[in-house]
Amino acid sequence: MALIEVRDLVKEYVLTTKKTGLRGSLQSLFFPDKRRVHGVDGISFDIESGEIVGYIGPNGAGKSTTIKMLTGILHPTSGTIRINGISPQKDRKAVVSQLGVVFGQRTQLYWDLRLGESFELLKRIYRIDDETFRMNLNTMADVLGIDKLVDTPVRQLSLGQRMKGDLAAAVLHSPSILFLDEPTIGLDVESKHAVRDFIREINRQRGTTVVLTTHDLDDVEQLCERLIVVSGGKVVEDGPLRTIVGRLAPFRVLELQLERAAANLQHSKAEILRQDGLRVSYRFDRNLVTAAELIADLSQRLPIQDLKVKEPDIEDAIRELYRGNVAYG
Ligand SMILES: Nc1ncnc2c1ncn2[C@@H]1O[C@H](COP(=O)(O)OP(=O)(O)OP(=O)(O)O)[C@@H](O)[C@H]1O
Repeated sequence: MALIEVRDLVKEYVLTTKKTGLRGSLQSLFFPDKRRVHGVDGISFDIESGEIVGYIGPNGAGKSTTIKMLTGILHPTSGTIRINGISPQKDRKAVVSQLGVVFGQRTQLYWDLRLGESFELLKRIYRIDDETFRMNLNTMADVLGIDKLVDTPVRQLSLGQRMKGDLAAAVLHSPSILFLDEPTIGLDVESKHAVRDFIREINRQRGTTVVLTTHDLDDVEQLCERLIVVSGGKVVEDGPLRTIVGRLAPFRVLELQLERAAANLQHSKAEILRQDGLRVSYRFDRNLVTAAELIADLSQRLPIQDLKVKEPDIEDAIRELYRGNVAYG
């Protein structure tokens, strides 16, 4: 049994469109114009304990809707969810005790309290025992430097400090799963690093499973071995990050620095992207020729001084996916 099991999950939203004018308003009152929108349209996946999974997709893909159903905030129209074998809809309390949730756009801290007082309040709400609480605060002092912030009122924290506070608050009850929705949104480079270090550490030290929703592709590249990509309420990709990127963006670039000008720069299996004096870049499909073959061929006739091979660009691959330029079988 996987830690998180999602089967054929559907969420329909019912939208009521209002007509204009007095006559329209009256009509809408008695005969509302209802339209159904699929927020999530038949999603299935399994997540194993200890994974860090990027749950990504373009705006309106259905990411937040899924996370809200997984955390028991929303009821699915149909389909099933099991978290450690338990349905969040049937036994929300049992599931919530195993989850930590952070929504980057909102905070669960209390504006009028100091950060440390906010933690104390959460301790009581979640009934966290003294030892677990102390142990977790100590860990968060090491990983996030939270000890320096506990005396500051939450409203005075910078965005980056507040996010550190939110992350610490989310793990005070030692959850086995963390749902993070845009945890790096709006943060400066240093705070983004701190958030990413935290995610790596909590996963490494405690085996916490992390489901990460983000539009920041650096988050994806640095943290996620596996991606679940959703679009239009459906899963369009599910697999290792490198496999997905390799398949969608098979092109690599070989950059050569030549010692002196050479006559025949062409290669039958590579395209010359740029030539700038003694620098030449080739684009090649790694399914047609390997970097080693290309270098071996070219070095027979070109005076190569230095070279660099650039890996496929994750951003290109993800952009293609979001644009819907990829056909799904
Ligand atoms: N409360 C709601 N009422 C009606 N429609 C909704 C509601 N919430 C979401 N939707 C619709 O459901 C679809 C999925 O929205 P959702 O917020 O889950 O997407 P998302 O992938 O999280 O997007 P974003 O990256 O912009 O946060 C969208 O078409 C959205 O307009």
